[in-house]
Amino acid sequence: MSHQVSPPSTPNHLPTVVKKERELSWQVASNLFVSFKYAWAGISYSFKTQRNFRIHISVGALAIALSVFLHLQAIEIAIIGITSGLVLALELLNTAIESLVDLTVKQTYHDLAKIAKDCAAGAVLISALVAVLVAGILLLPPLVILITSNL
Ligand SMILES: Nc1ncnc2c1ncn2[C@@H]1O[C@H](COP(=O)(O)OP(=O)(O)OP(=O)(O)O)[C@@H](O)[C@H]1O
Repeated sequence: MSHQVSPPSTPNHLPTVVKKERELSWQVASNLFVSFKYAWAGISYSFKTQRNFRIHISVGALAIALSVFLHLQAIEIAIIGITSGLVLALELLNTAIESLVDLTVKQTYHDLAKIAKDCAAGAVLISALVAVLVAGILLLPPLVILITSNL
């Protein structure tokens, strides 16, 4: 007796699936300029509502300004910029996950909601600790030299 086997999915099926998934979106950005506008709206929302985001922007800007003031090498300034940017990007993702969790479970307690929010917050914390470590390693030695040479 022979069994009929359904054909494996081919790359031809992919565009249909992708198209259907995008159809679930309430609105799709029509062009690159509009995409930037929505991205800026997300950054602006986080800045207005998330105290931690404002703190991270301030600390990151301070670290970059200090590294320029202390005449660090370009590669060192770039490393401080990358680590600071990573913290901000993860803070935005944390805000996105918080919103999705709140949208899904509203004001009810759920263990999975707690895991999602706690892990997202943990990711921000790890990136912030790494940024502080990197900034400390690169900024402290020239800062100490500057301070001691002026005593
Ligand atoms: N629906 C929920 N179910 C279970 N636990 C929740 C839920 N909502 C929040 N929590 C718990 O409360 C904590 C704080 O929630 P909140 O929404 O303020 O997230 P947060 O990451 O601390 O926010 P922020 O990054 O702004 O400080 C979460 O980390 C989680 O442990």
